[in-house]
Amino acid sequence: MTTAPAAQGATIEVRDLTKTFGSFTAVDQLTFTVEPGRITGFLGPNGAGKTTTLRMLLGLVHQTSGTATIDGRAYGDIDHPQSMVGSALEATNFHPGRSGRDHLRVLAAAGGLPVSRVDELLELTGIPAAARKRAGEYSMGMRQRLGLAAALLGDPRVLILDEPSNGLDPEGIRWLRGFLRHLSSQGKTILVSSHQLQEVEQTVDDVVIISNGRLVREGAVSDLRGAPTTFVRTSDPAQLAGALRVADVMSSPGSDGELVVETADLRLVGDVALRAGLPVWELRARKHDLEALFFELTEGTNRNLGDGSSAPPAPTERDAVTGQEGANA
Ligand SMILES: Nc1ncnc2c1ncn2[C@@H]1O[C@H](COP(=O)(O)OP(=O)(O)OP(=O)(O)O)[C@@H](O)[C@H]1O
Repeated sequence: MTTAPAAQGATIEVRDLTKTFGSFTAVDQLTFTVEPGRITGFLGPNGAGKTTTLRMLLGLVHQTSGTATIDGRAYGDIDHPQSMVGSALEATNFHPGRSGRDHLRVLAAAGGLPVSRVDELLELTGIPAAARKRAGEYSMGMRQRLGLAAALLGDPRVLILDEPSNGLDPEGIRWLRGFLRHLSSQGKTILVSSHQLQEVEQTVDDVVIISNGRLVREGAVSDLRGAPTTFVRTSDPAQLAGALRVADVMSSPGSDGELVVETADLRLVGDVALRAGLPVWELRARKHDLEALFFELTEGTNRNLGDGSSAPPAPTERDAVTGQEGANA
């Protein structure tokens, strides 16, 4: 941002949050924290309860029980919500006949923000050329960028984005990654939902993974990846283990005679083996298969594809407190 000095982010706290629709529990005793200055991925398969959680956080849906706060307050109690939190939820609707610029102008006026902010945001989100075009003619990727521009109008401390890379091409995804990184380096709190860990793996610092409305994992992506590990196969694993220990590298016997070495440095392991006069029959780094881990954690829990017994009721009404979505202007 080129305007005021960057505001510090604010912590998002979700505590025992529950939402039921009739007898169906969409969000179940969910507890997690999102820290400022970090990008947090809010992950789970389709129907896991991500959007419902975000809608509760933004005061668009009443929770059945529990709390969801931003900087210690429920959304409805925040004094100047536009400068505290900006959001772009899925299925954000823009008036199709209104240009991108006019859409942002209306939101800026409603929020008492200077109109100069509109062109600044159009520029920042890479859609200045589309400013005069009717939003109804926007591609999905352009709509995403317009939604992001709307969310950022008030230079909020917290940014909540539902599936922001949907409809973006690879170049757009790369741009979004850099853009979010820039915003988080200013100290903003960024929460980004996705149903694919792989999609946000490179973007996020932390993850909150939910399944069936419940928390299954919370923490840094680096922790999910686990410690770096190398597998090596040789004629005398015990001798190689001893030689590695001398080089300050720990190892333990793995399956099928291989040695599991606590390093990602393949070259070091090869050099130690060479010095010990041992043949290297196989040497490979453990692949960090986050995609597999994600499936393992959330396996078979896409409730939208349920067998009928655990399927939710048809969402007849969205139970919205306000009909408004998008920038929360
Ligand atoms: N108003 C409603 N009435 C009944 N059921 C609802 C309502 N809103 C959501 N649900 C159900 O609650 C569950 C969670 O939905 P939600 O949209 O929060 O999931 P999600 O994780 O965002 O999924 P997706 O990745 O598909 O967007 C789904 O099974 C959904 O059908």
